[in-house]
Amino acid sequence: MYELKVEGAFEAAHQIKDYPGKCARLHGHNWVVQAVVRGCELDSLGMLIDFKTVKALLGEVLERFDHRYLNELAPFSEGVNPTAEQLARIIYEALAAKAPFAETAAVRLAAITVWESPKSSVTYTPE
Ligand SMILES: Nc1nc2c(c(=O)[nH]1)N=C([C@H](O)[C@H](O)COP(=O)(O)OP(=O)(O)OP(=O)(O)O)CN2
Ligand SMILES: [Zn+2]
Repeated sequence: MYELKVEGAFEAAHQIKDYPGKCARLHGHNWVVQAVVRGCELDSLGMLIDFKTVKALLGEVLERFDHRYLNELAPFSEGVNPTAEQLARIIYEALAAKAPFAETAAVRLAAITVWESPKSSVTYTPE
């Protein structure tokens, strides 16, 4: 089994509605996102999947969040709080829907980790 990890990032503002503290106020983070990909078979180049491919796909997913006020974007505009947990799941689902993850079980998106700060992160893995 090979496990490949790629990181992306975006900058965005948010507020956690009903949070009992300062995070209820508008503030921003430099979000860092890590995708973990697993599989057993290597291609003719000896790669599970090219880092560049995963980086580009992750970049496409993160683009919609970059330099945005997250609470204005769906599904956060519909009452879902833009927590690191919700972001990790939403990013996972968007990336997993892209080829090659959607097309074959040989290269599997295993997890997405979202860091709000260097010391605070959430990892989503589908059960
Ligand atoms: N489980 C979660 N807890 C919190 C989340 C979250 O998404 N999931 N989010 C927040 C706020 O967004 C907050 O901005 C981050 O809080 P915190 O890590 O405390 O960040 P600070 O840099 O402000 O840390 P201090 O130690 O207070 O300086 C809160 N919790
Ligand atoms: Zn925050």
